[in-house]
Amino acid sequence: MALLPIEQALDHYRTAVRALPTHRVPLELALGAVLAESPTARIALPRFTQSAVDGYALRAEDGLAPLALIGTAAAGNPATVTVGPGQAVRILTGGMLPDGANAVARQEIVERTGECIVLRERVRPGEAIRHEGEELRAGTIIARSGQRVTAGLLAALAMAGIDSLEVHRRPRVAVLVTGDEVVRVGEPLGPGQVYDANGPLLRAWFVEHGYGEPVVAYVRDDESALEEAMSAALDSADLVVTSGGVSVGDRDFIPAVADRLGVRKVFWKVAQKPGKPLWFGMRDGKALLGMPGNPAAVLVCLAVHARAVLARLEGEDGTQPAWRSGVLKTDVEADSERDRLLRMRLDMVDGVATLELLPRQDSHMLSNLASAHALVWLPSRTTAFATGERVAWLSI
Ligand SMILES: Nc1nc2c(c(=O)[nH]1)N[C@H]1C(S)=C(S)[C@@H](COP(=O)(O)OP(=O)(O)OC[C@H]3O[C@@H](n4cnc5c(N)ncnc54)[C@H](O)[C@@H]3O)O[C@H]1N2
Ligand code: MOO
Repeated sequence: MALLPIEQALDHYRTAVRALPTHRVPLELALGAVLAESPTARIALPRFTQSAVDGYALRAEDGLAPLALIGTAAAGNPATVTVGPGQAVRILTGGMLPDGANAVARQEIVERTGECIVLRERVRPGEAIRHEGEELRAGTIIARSGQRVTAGLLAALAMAGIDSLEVHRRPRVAVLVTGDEVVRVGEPLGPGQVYDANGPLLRAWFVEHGYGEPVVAYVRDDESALEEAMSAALDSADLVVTSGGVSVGDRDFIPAVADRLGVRKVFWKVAQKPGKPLWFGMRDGKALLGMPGNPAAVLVCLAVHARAVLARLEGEDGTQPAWRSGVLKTDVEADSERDRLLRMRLDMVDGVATLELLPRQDSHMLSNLASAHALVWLPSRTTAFATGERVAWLSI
């Protein structure tokens, strides 16, 4: 069977996967979710004209003449006086500019004697003042539908008085780890058995990317046990990820069981190394990614494929490019049939992201992840990639 190019797999996610319904949540619960509205500022920012420094509010035209202090304006405690000719008000950063004043002299240029001040240098009208509405008017769109809410955006929305947001529901994720040989770490290993890497990898990846704890189940290489577990997973989750049993071996039951449960196959087998046997299907808006058992294949399928499916489920607009650009530090062998996805070390050299191939790249190996920062995408071709060549990478 012909292998599907990665780009076409990504196209399939765009056409097959629909965004989950939206709901309104309090601002603080929106972190990591994708906006389903374009929120607008409820208030102008700054909301009032204020001082940018600790100093004295005055009339710039008074120049270097002695000024009488007639009050204090601190942040949150406005002065109740009006500044007239020959007068000034002590003002602190963020304090509301009192009526009559048109500039602030920072305290470093002021000589103060009791309740009288003299400026050592003149100030311009408007100096050290933050004007009402200079950043945003009330009603300005702050962020767009389809954007993900980050910590910084959340704070910007709070500043503008937005206390709730319409966002897409976060996807619920279920993980099925298959294989008779798989034993959870800490338990004794029998002959031919291996410690489970994929359960910890999948769980930690979803938690690390803000999806919370997935439901994780372990399934024997038994068709009816798998059918029961997959059916329960499809009932409870929006995205089901399986590991193992998706190749052509006698116990590779994932495609057949998914088919029996009514999951519509969209594709099977991608031109990528590792991760070739990846299986993808949909049932009633729910996505199933059948990932191979080899742990490095799972890592690649998470970084490239699960990420793309999740972005679609969450209604992300795709304007944030996931892939970045860098240059290779060494020559790297190409593969003539499959795109290579390689774990590399990333260093900034003279402002350029420089990518160094790490050893131990096989799909059953993970130990180089202690030094890997980037997953580098090398398209299939017959000639090797040369030092200095520009390539695309994702952070991992
Ligand atoms: N005749 C062919 N054989 C294979 C092909 C092929 O095209 N023709 N493809 C190979 C490729 S590429 C891959 S990748 C694997 C994928 O096989 P499966 O998805 O069926 O995975 P398993 O056979 O169940 O396991 C593969 C490998 O990974 C180990 N494993 C499984 N689960 C875990 C786990 N949770 N933690 C750690 N390690 C795990 C398992 O023991 C196997 O060594 O198929 C090739 N074969
Ligand atoms: O596609 Mo497999 O993950 O190369 O070994």
